[in-house]
Formats: sequence, C-alpha cells, structure tokens
Amino acid sequence: MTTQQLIEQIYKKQSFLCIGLDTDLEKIPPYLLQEKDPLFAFNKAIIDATHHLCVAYKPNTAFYEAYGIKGWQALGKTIDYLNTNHPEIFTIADAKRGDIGNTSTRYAKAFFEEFGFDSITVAPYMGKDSVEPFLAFENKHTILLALTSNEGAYDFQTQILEGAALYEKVIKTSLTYKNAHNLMYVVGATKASYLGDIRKIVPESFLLVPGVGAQGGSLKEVCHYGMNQDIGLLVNSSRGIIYASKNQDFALKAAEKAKELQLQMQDELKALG
Ligand SMILES: O=c1ccn([C@@H]2O[C@H](COP(=O)(O)O)[C@@H](O)[C@H]2O)c(=O)[nH]1
Repeated sequence: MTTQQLIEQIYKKQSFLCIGLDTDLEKIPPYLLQEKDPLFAFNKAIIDATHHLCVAYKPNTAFYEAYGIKGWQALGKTIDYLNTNHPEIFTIADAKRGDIGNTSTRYAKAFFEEFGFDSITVAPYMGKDSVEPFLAFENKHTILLALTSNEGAYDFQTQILEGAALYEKVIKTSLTYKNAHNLMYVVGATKASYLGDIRKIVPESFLLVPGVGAQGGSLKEVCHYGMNQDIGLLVNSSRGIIYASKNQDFALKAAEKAKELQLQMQDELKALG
C-alpha cells in the first residue's frame, strides 16, 4: 500500500486508529477455546466488528510465536483474511526485527512477500546494513523504533550522544539510508511531549504511536504534538480494545471501544481543517 492510499483511507474513515491484535489464549473468552483455531476465530470476530473504524491492524508476532506452529498458522490466516476481505487496510507486523544484511533480507521476504504485510517494525540498533534490506521493498514500509513507550526507553534512547538524544540520532541517520522514503517511526504515546522535537526532524513521516489505552497515553496530546498536514499518525491500542469483554459480546464491546477512539479522531481531523 502506498502512503497516499493510507492517507485517503484516513480521510474516508475519519480515523487513524490501528488495532493491535495481541491475541492471548489466556485473555480471550473461554468459550472460544473450543474452536479449532481459537486465535484466528478471535481475530476474525474482532476484524469483522471493527474494520470500518480503523485503518490498520497490528498483530504483534510474539503473541503468535508463543504458540509455535499453530500460532504462525493463525497469524498467516489472519493476514490472509485481511488481505482478501479488506485490502484497503494497512497491516503491520510488529516483529521488531533487524540483523546483518543477509539475514534482514530473509526477514523482509518472510513478512512482506510470504505473509504479505504492508509494513514491519524494525530495531535500529544494528544500523544501516540491517535496515536497508527492508527498505528495498517498494510500497512496503519499515517502521523503525525511535522512542518507545516503555520505561526502559530512558536507559538508552534519551541519552545524549554528541549533543543529541540517541533517538534523534537514530531518526536523523536513518534519513540517509537508501530508500529512506519507505521509513516510518515508532514513538510511544507515553512520550507525546517529545513529538514536537521529532516533527522538526521528520515533519512528513508517518509515526506509529502505541501506548494509548492500557499504557495510559493521551490521544489528545499525541495529536497536539504529533499531527502534521497529512495527519501522519497511526495510533495503536491493543488490550484497551480487544479485551473490552471476556463474554460472548467481546467483539461488540471491542467495537464500542474502537468507536470511542474513532470519534475522538474525527474531532481531531475536523480541527485540522
Ligand atoms: O514502543 C512500543 C512499541 C511497541 N509496542 C507494542 O504495541 C502494543 C501496545 O499494546 P497495548 O495493549 O495497547 O498496550 C503491544 O503490541 C506492544 O508490544 C508498544 O507498546 N510500545
């Protein structure tokens, strides 16, 4: 999917919501465990109930890898279901990959070609040759971890290195990579006050912003500091939406939570003009 197509979807749906499919057999309604593939059954119900309210889904691969081969199969069925039934929806493999170039190429092939995701999250720690193999795929997006939502982000990411914070250095350096136009960045909603400085470095890039909902980040603050002319934001909520209920009404309740965020986003889009 191109960035322009993503922007069009945001205006059409009046939403820049990304729903995180962090599907955990210990948290889904117990009656679903009788299904042949409970992970997929849960995801399908959530997607069917919420696809009109969001522009992206983000399965975090850890939640599938945790179940071995069955988990990978459920992830495959989920992305196939999305690509077949909702090809206009942007898909993110939250896999946080990155390795020596030869290996990164295989990760990129796995998630972009084999699974068919539109994007993948990538850790920048191994540098240029670990990131560029992902960037080589046209109309596929590499979402680089910049300033993450967790407390540990302060261990390294905000440390000053040669006059700038490490996360700023990561973003600035990544702009020199080949095919840097395929980059987006992860910035946690819990770090919204940093978004103003980040926008000075990447005024036009899309930012994936996790941390609204269960982690307590504020959508209003994220929009205030992080929105650009083209919106430029994908705001993720996972647990806050998909685990709104543990009963038969779980998909309905998830849709209600998603609707609450979509309505707030609609207001923000109106204010943008
Ligand atoms: O900085 C980051 C990067 C990734 N995540 C991931 O996003 C979701 C958030 O889930 P919630 O349930 O809405 O808290 C999850 O998959 C994280 O691994 C993040 O939170 N922060």
